[in-house]
Amino acid sequence: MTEELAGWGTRGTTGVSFAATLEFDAVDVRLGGRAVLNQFSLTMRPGEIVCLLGESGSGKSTALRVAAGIQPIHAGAVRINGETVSAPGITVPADRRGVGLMFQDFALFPHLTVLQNVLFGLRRLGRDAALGQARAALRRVGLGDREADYPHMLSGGQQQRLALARSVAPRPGVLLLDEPFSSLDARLRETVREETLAVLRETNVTSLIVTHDPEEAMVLGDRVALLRQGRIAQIGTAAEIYRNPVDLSAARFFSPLSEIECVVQNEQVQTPLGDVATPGLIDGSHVTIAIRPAGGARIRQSGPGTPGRITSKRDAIGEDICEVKVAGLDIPLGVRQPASAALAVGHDVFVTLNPEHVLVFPRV
Ligand SMILES: Nc1ncnc2c1ncn2[C@@H]1O[C@H](COP(=O)(O)OP(=O)(O)OP(=O)(O)O)[C@@H](O)[C@H]1O
Repeated sequence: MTEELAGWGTRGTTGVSFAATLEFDAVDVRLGGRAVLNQFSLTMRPGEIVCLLGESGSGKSTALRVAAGIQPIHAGAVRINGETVSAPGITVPADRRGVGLMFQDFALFPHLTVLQNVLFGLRRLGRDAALGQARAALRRVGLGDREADYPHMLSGGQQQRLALARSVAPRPGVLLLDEPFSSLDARLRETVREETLAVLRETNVTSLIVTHDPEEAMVLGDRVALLRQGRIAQIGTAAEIYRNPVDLSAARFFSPLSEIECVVQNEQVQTPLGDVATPGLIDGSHVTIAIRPAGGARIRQSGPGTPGRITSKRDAIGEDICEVKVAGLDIPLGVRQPASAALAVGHDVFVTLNPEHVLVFPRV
């Protein structure tokens, strides 16, 4: 079956007919004597977008380089559409895997025009087909009238869009994106992110995106994979891993937390902010209660609630970011809620917890 999508041309024109499956099967990579990927496993469905999230050094870029065929592996296998492309001693080169790459610095060729940059990836097509496909891709990203310009004549956002057009024009089965928005300023990043997501959806390419920004991962990914020391600590939809982080350090990755150490009694703990249920935990267990600034607690001018005092307040477009001193808490509680002119530093307030956004972790 062939398909025409919004002027992108027919799939299969560079040898890859459909969005591919990408599978890492217990992959080990050792570099400089240490395990950078350690039994790393991940299976992506055709057309799925997965964001790899993790601390610096957790192995995100290495996983991408493995998928690209740039980094050999020491154990396990990588399969694309069921075909082994990496195994110990075997590394099918990048240009024979049907994968596209997009890097944070965009890696545009400065001496080639906008059009020539896109044509570069379409060398295997006939001249007319390549031109048609390159121009369709440029039109799709809003650069149809810039084809004769050189990359340095484009803004940062336009360069990103050119890099995107170049990487999707050959219709790869898998697209690998390494921090694709990190060189853009915050204002531009959100718009470009939305545009990129629309293009990825339209082309239905299986996309693995590396980022260290949790919000970005949650906005973009069908699933988010949290990488820790070379293996996946948790994978799920954004909602799943935000609501049920596997442990305290996974929870800390998604937002700052106010943490209270407690001991369970009668399936609950007593905190200075009120009781919190701890179903299933036995009496005497030590737990950490973690309260997220956004949604975990609410402050109001009047009761009910635990009395506290606002010790700092910052305005973030439409939101107040407050710190509230509460008797019995060593560190002020962080609260982020819709802006209210009625709340100011020094005001006495009342704090209530929202159990849905309060997390309970057994201490290990
Ligand atoms: N060629 C190499 N030789 C030795 N160690 C390496 C080599 N390449 C990477 N590493 C190490 O492997 C670990 C993982 O690197 P990788 O670039 O995959 O991490 P990352 O999660 O992408 O980090 P960042 O977010 O900082 O880019 C790091 O500790 C890094 O120092």
